Amino acid sequence: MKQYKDLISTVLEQGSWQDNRTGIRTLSVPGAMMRFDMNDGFPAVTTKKLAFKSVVGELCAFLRASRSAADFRALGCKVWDQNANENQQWLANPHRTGTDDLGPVYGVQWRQWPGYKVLEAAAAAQIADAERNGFRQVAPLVEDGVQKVLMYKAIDQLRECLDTIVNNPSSRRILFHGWNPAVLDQVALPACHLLYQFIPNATTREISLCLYVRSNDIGLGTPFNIAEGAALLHLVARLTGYKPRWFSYFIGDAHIYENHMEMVQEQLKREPLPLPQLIINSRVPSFAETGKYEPEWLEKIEPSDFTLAGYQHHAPLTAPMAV
Ligand SMILES: Nc1nc(=O)c2c([nH]1)NC[C@@H]1CN(c3ccc(C(=O)N[C@@H](CCC(=O)O)C(=O)O)cc3)CN21
Ligand SMILES: O=c1ccn([C@H]2C[C@H](O)[C@@H](COP(=O)(O)O)O2)c(=O)[nH]1
Repeated sequence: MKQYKDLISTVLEQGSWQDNRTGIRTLSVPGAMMRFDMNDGFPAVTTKKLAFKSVVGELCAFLRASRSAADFRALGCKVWDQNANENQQWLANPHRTGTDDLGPVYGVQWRQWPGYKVLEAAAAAQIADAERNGFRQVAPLVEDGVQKVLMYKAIDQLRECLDTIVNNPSSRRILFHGWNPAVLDQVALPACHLLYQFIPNATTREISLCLYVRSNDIGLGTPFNIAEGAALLHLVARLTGYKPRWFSYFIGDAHIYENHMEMVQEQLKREPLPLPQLIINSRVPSFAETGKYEPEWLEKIEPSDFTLAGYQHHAPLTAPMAV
């Protein structure tokens, strides 16, 4: 994970101090990128200990469209507790349904993006086409004196990505989005990792992932988000019959919080260690071996189905999370 050390160095050398909503200043760089070749091993940081169980717990919670920090905890991930229960602005938000609620965060958008259409009531062919695509009529309405119908569908963006990887791998439109402008006022934290694009190559049978993260906490969030994206790439590859290859990771606001300086500087003194391998339990079917497409494993997979083999790391380091 030389890439992670290089990112830290870039921000320390080129960053400028910035204020933000948390009250803890950051040293920030606008725009950064890292690329990982899965053939080199699984991109777990080695210059400190990665909380891998927590990473795969979070991933499973996202895959199940969870919106409660209690569900994340039940899967072994505690990192959402403070966002759910300690942020004053969120505690005062009328959309918060109670203790541990996060609102319709990541997984809800990945698996159940609320999709609406307003069509003219007279446009029978358009309404029928929408119904064939899974939309249903929810209410009549009048707009500018014209009779219309409101239609709704919860869009499973991730499932549609897998379907397209299997049925139309040359598509350059295989992506899912976490940034839903219609719900930004209803969530504990607007999505940070928000655009996932899969790029399968039907000739080499390799699949790659490009991920865009709008705002990234390099001390705590980045190692977590890299491992999570890479684990998702491995899972999608298994379920669609591909071999995971490139993982390109793009950051908008790349920042180090001022109370994380010691944690990152200590890592610059440490030599990166050889990367581990990610093992996904053989009970999770490989499409390449069975020839049977079983995307329901997106929901069925458990955190214990993911293990890191040969993970060597330096001593753990931690620091407070800005809420
Ligand atoms: N300020 C901030 N930074 C983040 O990275 C972040 C948020 N907020 N809010 C939501 C999620 C939660 N994520 C987090 C939060 C905390 C850790 C963290 O503290 N990690 C510890 C150990 C965690 C554990 O043992 O479960 C670490 O030392 O890596 C990691 C990712 C990423 N996100
Ligand atoms: O997956 C995540 C979630 C959050 N973060 C970090 C990035 C920022 O430091 C904060 C979010 O604050 P905003 O003011 O909404 O940008 O959390 C992360 O790195 N990874």
